[in-house]
Amino acid sequence: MKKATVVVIGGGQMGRALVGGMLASGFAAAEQITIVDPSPDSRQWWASQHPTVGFRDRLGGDDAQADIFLLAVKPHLVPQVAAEIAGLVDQTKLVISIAAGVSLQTLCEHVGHERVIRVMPNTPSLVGAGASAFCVGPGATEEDCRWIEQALAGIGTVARVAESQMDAVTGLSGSGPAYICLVIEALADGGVLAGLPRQLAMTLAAQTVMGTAKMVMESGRHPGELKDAVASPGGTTIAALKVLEERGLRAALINAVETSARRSGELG
Ligand SMILES: NC(=O)C1=CN([C@@H]2O[C@H](COP(=O)(O)OP(=O)(O)OC[C@H]3O[C@@H](n4cnc5c(N)ncnc54)[C@H](O)[C@@H]3O)[C@@H](O)[C@H]2O)C=CC1
Ligand SMILES: O=C(O)[C@@H]1CCC=N1
Repeated sequence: MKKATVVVIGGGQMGRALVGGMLASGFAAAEQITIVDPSPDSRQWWASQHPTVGFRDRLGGDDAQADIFLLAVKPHLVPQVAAEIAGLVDQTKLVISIAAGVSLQTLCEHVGHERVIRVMPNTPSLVGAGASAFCVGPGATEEDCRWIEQALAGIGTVARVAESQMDAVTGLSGSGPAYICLVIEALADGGVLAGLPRQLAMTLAAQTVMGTAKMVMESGRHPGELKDAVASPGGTTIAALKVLEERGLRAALINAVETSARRSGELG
């Protein structure tokens, strides 16, 4: 289904990251994609950034020809949008949702069939460095699974998981870019406090986060071991690590992931 046509319903932050990533990776061409979004701001963004991608204010008869419907609206809008799709097409169409917390069962109920897939992507998909997980409904075919796996593999890492793990994925990698941006911003603030110009501080902070993540992934070594390699006896790093332990950074991050995961369950 590599050349499948896709209607993306909701062209906001995540719709932009996913479609932008799929176009940049070459997985999809602009003419395979139509965005449906009632927002004038959204229309303007798509016209300026991806003028060759189709754009409509609302679902219409032409969209019934599409092979795949990808729901990228807020979770509370999923029932309404899924019902609109159900009124337009039959079971030959694959329906994919990226909405946090919305279960496969809820999707099936509103779309009227079981050929559905639930995905939790994240915003770094836009730059080909996403982390996504997906689970599939009982009516999804092997070809559907291959399509979503290839689409997501082109924009980062992808894992197929049990639906019971989707809230945890949301708490970790779905929400995670926000935690890391907060860390980068705070590290840069620390650099400014210590006397660096803002732009240099931001570059050093972001590169340090990216380089460390790359080292963890490519070396296969435990992060604790890599941390130990930075901390010289009696040196600067161990003094700073003591502050982070005293202020509870580990517990704060663990609680953040757990709280986001719980909230994902509530949204459903
Ligand atoms: N932002 C993120 O990092 C992530 C978001 N998600 C999920 O993606 C979904 C979308 O989130 P965002 O992109 O952040 O929200 P957003 O608010 O940026 O985008 C939603 C878009 O839907 C449009 N919209 C509203 N009603 C519509 C309708 N009836 N038909 C078509 N479009 C409509 C809005 O105009 C807006 O452009 C949510 O369900 C969220 O849980 C999942 C993973 C990460
Ligand atoms: O904040 C949210 O609800 C969405 C889901 C994961 C990331 N953003």
